[in-house]
Amino acid sequence: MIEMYGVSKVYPGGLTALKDINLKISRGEFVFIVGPSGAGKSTFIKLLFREELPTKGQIFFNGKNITRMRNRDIPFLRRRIGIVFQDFRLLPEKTAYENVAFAMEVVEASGKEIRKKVPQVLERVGLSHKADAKPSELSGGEQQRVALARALVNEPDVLVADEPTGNLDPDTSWDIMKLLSDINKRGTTVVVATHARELVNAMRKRVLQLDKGRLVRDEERGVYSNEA
Ligand SMILES: Nc1ncnc2c1ncn2[C@@H]1O[C@H](COP(=O)(O)OP(=O)(O)OP(=O)(O)O)[C@@H](O)[C@H]1O
Repeated sequence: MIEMYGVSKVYPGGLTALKDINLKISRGEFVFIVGPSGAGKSTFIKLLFREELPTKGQIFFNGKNITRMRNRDIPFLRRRIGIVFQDFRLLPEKTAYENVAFAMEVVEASGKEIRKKVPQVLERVGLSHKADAKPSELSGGEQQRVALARALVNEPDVLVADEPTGNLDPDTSWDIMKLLSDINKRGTTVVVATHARELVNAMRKRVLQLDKGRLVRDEERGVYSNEA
């Protein structure tokens, strides 16, 4: 589903954020991206949804070379990728329901589809009872559930999360990670960049470790770090 060949990213100013990354992520996988601050995790994620272009190398998504994609085709790529961030990025004046509905409005879904899908996806993230609450009336964990619902509502092929538990307490982080695991079990490919050592160690999923922009470990059923 995702393939990278010789991918490097050098930011203007000369900083090398990623260096010669080669990897494949198959449909249905659950993958953690780990590594110290500045290792290149966020850059990796930005390349996936073409927020950034690589300086070198090729990236394929569902067999399509997204580094060569025309600008007008980028919305189609982004429709196939659901994204959540550490800071939730909800629209503050809209309710939970409206935040999720908005993601369908921008892809021009019909009113009928929206009225059907939004309650379903809110139910799936366990938030039906908070549909009418605004982000300021929700806990951090609940806001992240809304963000997950928004990311899922257009049925993406892959869900990408950049530090999804970075602003949450340990218990809430667990709930969100379990939810990501459930989403994966129902068929969505999941890619999570994280610093959450305990969660990574407990879940035993594939771990890609970045260090100074290099892919230094790619391990099935891996742990956060192999160092003592
Ligand atoms: N737009 C940019 N312009 C210049 N340098 C950048 C830019 N974005 C990131 N960098 C640099 O690239 C390197 C990798 O950054 P990145 O955000 O990918 O790391 P990260 O692993 O996600 O870190 P963290 O865990 O702190 O979020 C860092 O040294 C960062 O300062």
